[in-house]
Amino acid sequence: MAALPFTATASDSASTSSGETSTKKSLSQSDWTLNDQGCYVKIAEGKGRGVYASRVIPPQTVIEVSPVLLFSKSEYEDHGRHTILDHYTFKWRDGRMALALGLGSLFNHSTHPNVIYMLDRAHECIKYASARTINPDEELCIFYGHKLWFDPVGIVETLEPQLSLDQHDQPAFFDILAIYDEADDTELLGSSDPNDILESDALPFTWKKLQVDEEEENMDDIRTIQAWAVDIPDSKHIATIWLKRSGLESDTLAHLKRIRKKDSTSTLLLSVSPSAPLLPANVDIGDPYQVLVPCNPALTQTSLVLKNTLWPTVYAPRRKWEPEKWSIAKVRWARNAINHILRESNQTSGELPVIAHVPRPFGDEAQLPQSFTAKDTRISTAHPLRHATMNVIREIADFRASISSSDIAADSLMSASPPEDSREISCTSSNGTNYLLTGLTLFITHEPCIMCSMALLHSRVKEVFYIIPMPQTGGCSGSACLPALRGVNHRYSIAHWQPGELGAAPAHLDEKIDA
Ligand SMILES: C[S@@+](CC[C@H](N)C(=O)[O-])C[C@H]1O[C@@H](n2cnc3c(N)ncnc32)[C@H](O)[C@@H]1O
Repeated sequence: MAALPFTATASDSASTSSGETSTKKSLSQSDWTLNDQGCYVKIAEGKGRGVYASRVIPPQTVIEVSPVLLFSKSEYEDHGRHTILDHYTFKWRDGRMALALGLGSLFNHSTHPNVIYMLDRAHECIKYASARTINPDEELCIFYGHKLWFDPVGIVETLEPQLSLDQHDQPAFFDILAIYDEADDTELLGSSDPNDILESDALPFTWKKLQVDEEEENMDDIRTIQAWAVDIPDSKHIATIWLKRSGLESDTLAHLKRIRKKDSTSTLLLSVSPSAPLLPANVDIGDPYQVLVPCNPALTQTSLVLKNTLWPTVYAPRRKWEPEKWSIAKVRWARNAINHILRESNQTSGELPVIAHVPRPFGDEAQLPQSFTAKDTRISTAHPLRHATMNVIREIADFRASISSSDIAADSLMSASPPEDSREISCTSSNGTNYLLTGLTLFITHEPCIMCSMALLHSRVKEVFYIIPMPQTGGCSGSACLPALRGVNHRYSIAHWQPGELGAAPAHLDEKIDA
């Protein structure tokens, strides 16, 4: 205590916690600092003490590591919460209450924090890091959550009429925005081998079961689409490179065999394009014509027999949209994505706090060269369709469009002069890549609305993870479940990230607002 340039008495502490300035000696900026990053403490007007930077702190710099003092739940209930500690402690994840030592308890609150923090349960400490560049003499603030026990000053309250309180939260504590590190993961997941597969009840999210009656075991139930086909009198044409790469609207037709043989005629499936595909003039075949083909693979043997009468169909008893097994490494990948949207939703000044994020796919990074994140911009653009999901899909579309035109030309279904060289074929699109989100996962703070859920379906997204359900407007099980609708030609998996996994959820939206 003697080394500190001020004297803190019990009464001093009580008054500063309510925002008054009452320390005995000067706490104004001086040439001393309190930690390695050069932070110092001074009075922040109307807030009591605050932590300040004495020099530039680059983004993602660890500013402070504060050990915590832990109180059992009963000890805290019986004693702590009746004292000044109630202004400083917060919920540790196992129900205990924690007091950060060092500078950790002196960061004031802001809705636009420049500091984020991570709970390190293994080492019983909290790490504080800069969220962006912090300038000399700038106050360092964290985000306490949405339920404050004091009147905040210095807060630019942005348009947040959509905020509502989470009734499950306890008032008067920091609603910590927990960002877990690996040690935490290991403890949570009970294993350190990243390849271990987790049981479904050990996952930090729950899959929504799609209520789909998909058996299609009566001819009347089989859903069909019109596709273009062409009869090939001479089977040698089938071997030509050009015909091999035709009919590549593959995600729509991938569940069907390419060739149907009936009597002596072979028929080649081409596409589901609105107009007849162009056939090369130099190949001696007839005109394309339309046939009705099944929309989906056969899930049962009965359905297979029926569907084969229309067109030879793939037998795929496992539903395509059923979730896969998840390893610890994959859960870490997902948790990183969740942490990312949580952080970003904290920085949505003036916009609805909805963030959508499509990371590079786990184990198949080559499929997407970078990840994409978008926020909701309907307030700033005064455009009602600029939802976060629509924005992220659009970003990916723009990115794909920016890929070299030669690749696109190579991918076109019916090029006027088909390549004869197999090296050219190697750069054509692989199965399903004509769609924007094939094989990709969307992480989003709030359950997407019906419009966005449909856009995700059209984009052929693989799975959607959301944190906050939107029971009145959600299209992923809230008010409707788009991928479970009869008649849609794609389904995706839906998972709800368990709120208990998070120290704090992102800001709630009014349930009537589309996310
Ligand atoms: C964890 S303490 C932060 C350090 C505190 N300022 C001090 O001097 O000890 C939390 C208290 O700081 C004050 N505080 C934090 N952020 C504030 C803000 N934006 N506006 C007003 N008071 C704030 C409140 O009195 C709150 O109870």
